[in-house]
Amino acid sequence: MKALCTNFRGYYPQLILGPLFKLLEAVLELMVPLLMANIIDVGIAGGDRAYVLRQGLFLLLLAVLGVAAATTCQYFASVAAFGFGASLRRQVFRHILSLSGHETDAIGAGSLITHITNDVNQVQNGVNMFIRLATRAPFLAIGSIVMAFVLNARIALIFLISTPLIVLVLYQVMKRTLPDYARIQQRQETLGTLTGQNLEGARVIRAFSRQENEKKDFAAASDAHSALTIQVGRISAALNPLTYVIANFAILAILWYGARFADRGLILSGDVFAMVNYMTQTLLALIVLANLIVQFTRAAASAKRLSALLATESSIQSESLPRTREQNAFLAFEQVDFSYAGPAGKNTLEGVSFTAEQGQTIGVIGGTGCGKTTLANLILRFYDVTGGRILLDGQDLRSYPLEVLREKIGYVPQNVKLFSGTIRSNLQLGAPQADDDALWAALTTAQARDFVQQKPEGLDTPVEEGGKNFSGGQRQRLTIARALAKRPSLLILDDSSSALDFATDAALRRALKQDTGGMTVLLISQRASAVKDADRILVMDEGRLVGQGSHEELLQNCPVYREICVSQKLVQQATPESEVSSR
Ligand SMILES: Nc1ncnc2c1ncn2[C@@H]1O[C@H](COP(=O)(O)OP(=O)(O)OP(=O)(O)O)[C@@H](O)[C@H]1O
Repeated sequence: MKALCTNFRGYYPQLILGPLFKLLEAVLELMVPLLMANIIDVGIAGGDRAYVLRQGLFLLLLAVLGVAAATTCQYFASVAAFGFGASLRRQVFRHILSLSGHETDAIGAGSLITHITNDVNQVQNGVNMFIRLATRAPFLAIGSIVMAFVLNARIALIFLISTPLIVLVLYQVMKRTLPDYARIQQRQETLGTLTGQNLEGARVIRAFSRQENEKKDFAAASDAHSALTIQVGRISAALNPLTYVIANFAILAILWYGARFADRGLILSGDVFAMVNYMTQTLLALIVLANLIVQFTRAAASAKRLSALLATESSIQSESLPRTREQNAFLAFEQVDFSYAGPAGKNTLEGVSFTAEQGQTIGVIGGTGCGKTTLANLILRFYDVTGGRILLDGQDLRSYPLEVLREKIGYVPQNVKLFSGTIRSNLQLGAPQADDDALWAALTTAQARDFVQQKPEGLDTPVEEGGKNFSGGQRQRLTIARALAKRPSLLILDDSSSALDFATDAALRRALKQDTGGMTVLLISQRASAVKDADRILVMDEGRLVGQGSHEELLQNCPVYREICVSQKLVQQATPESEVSSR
């Protein structure tokens, strides 16, 4: 909670002044029944028009002051709540970005989105409500009872019976509904995740004619959500009639005893009127208080979830090992083991060792799910190795400041991601200083120059969300250009030419070889034709390195590689001795 509270910084005056203005409004409200009583008892009973007029004007003044106080409070509440909310949202966003793959995998993207939207909104509303109502509602409820006692202690005893009864009803309703609010929130989260998945995969769903199934799944989740909401609504709906019945019986009792006491001259009729007003005020204040508790309970649940998220530390810490420099290859994997579930889980990579010298192109090939992308994930320290170590430039990855490490690496992920903005803003993502010449050079190497040149706005061509206004191949080439623009020492291309035709793919590989100079390139692919020209090829199979060497060497001595080449018709089915390469 402490982490959340830091976001109140800068809003302390509003947090104090807001409730004070609301209290002022409540005091003014408590005065109204008294003034009305005076108008009835003195002005109307005595036929004193001037008195009625004066008191009427005074009531008007109270109303104006009340509105001014309420508006001022509302202003302070909005400034503090929305300021707090914006600051909290930024804090949560920064924190999510700092988490490693382990944590984001465990929490899940849908849940993270709910945290930053729904949970932050709930807490923000809680703060708003707190400033506006947390002092006013109890003050009005207690103040009304006190005022009733001031007017007539015997009749005020009715308040002591009716108020606990109203509180009991509110308590029973809340006891039944509060746990359901948490479940409604969870079901809302499920709906959000389903909606997100459907929107993201809309084309796949259509292509596989899965609309009906998806509709059914969504309808089931939506029905479950609305059934629970209706159930809660039904119970809550009992709140008003029940509490009003109690309050109305109390008003009947006030009028009954008030009339009898007034006949005996023990109370003035205006005071009876005031007591009826105080009863109504007590009831309304208690209902507001009940709603407030519901709101606070939801805000507290959200605050707890946000606190837990903010307390989650990234398992990847910058410079977690002391820096030592060793004479070594530019990139070295030494007996690397890795498991997505942590050291206790089943290994995804096992005993992987290889080296890459500066300027070399290393191909990585293997069947789907054999751990190729995992290699890239480890080099970028999205995850840490669970055994062995990885060295870059003679230094264990864990001894680098994370920004320095990632500065050295240009990464082209398997799932192409472009951001809304322009081509220029996308290319400058890792190289904000890169000028137009550097950007065009990167586009040229990435085989993207032609289609960008054809756009009337060139580098300033808008990129829509996710790059959806570009084809798959164009997006892939822009992502490669983005990685090249930062002129990294190590370029990782993860299946980055899968959407390119063979001619463009070949041109891209030629250009990469010519233009990247001293850059080390890790070329991950499932296509043997994409890696066969690499200086060295690593062959992966079920998390293990089952071969490394040149295309020819591997054809001779690595059955897995040969099988891949044969299956892709790069070589004919043959024994190693009689093999004929297509080159
Ligand atoms: N975030 C993750 N959490 C748990 N398991 C994962 C995660 N990412 C990948 N895996 C598992 O690790 C194994 C290796 O996955 P990886 O993505 O490295 O394979 P790959 O060789 O790149 O496959 P492809 O060529 O299909 O992209 C797979 O069995 C996969 O299910």
